[in-house]
Amino acid sequence: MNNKILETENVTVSFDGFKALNNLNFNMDVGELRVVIGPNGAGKTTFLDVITGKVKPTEGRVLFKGRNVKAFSEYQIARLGIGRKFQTPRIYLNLTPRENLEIACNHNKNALFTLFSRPSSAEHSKAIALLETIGLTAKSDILAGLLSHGEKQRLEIGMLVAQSPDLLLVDEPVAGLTDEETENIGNLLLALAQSHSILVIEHDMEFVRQIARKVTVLHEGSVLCEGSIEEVQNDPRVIEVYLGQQLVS
Ligand SMILES: Nc1ncnc2c1ncn2[C@@H]1O[C@H](COP(=O)(O)OP(=O)(O)OP(=O)(O)O)[C@@H](O)[C@H]1O
Repeated sequence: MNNKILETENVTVSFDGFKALNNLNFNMDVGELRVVIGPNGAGKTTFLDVITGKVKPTEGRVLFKGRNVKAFSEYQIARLGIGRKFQTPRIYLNLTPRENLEIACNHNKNALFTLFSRPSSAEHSKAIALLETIGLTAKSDILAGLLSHGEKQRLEIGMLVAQSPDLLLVDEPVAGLTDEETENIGNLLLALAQSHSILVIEHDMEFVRQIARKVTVLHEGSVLCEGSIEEVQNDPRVIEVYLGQQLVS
């Protein structure tokens, strides 16, 4: 049986001849929490784009749960079970955290329908449980626009989880956050990792140390190396590509 949630086989993405991804081979197991790092321009965002179908590979294949996603649109891939958290939170600022989560729980209907109908008791209970998970119970009924940046990030992660994805893609969740909020996000991802497969792109090495089990280093669109945080930090190839950048602290 295939226990891989995600595989890329020789994936190349060319933009006018420039290879943002170059023969990329990557895989992660069901239930794994993986962190992908790499210097600026390494191809990290393009990597997420190719997994979600926003960008199609020029060559190679992306397999989700063993299935080639080539023929699927971005929307269809999301419905297959891939949820993506972008760097900037995408939440409804004029609704409360609870309403945001109820809308996300109710992803078969649109936001307007959800607003003008009462949530089912299952949706309501799920939203209440998620508020607890993301640590926003005390703020469940204030406007989401009044939340701090870190709280908004946690809310959006909760909204992703509400859609029950099999794989969560999380792009730089702690950029611009305080140390305390960074730690909160780390603890949240560690808690979610007990029941989800999660791929995190991150620059903040303190945060990577907090959450990482296995780290993949991307460089020039390919995997440079993989291993524990200690292994990759001590790898001379990693030190070389990061020279002049802030990996080793
Ligand atoms: N649509 C595009 N057209 C042309 N070049 C692109 C396009 N998208 C990305 N690139 C190039 O591909 C390379 C990889 O970009 P990507 O954004 O994936 O890197 P990254 O690792 O996410 O970088 P950063 O850490 O700076 O966000 C970069 O050199 C970028 O300029």
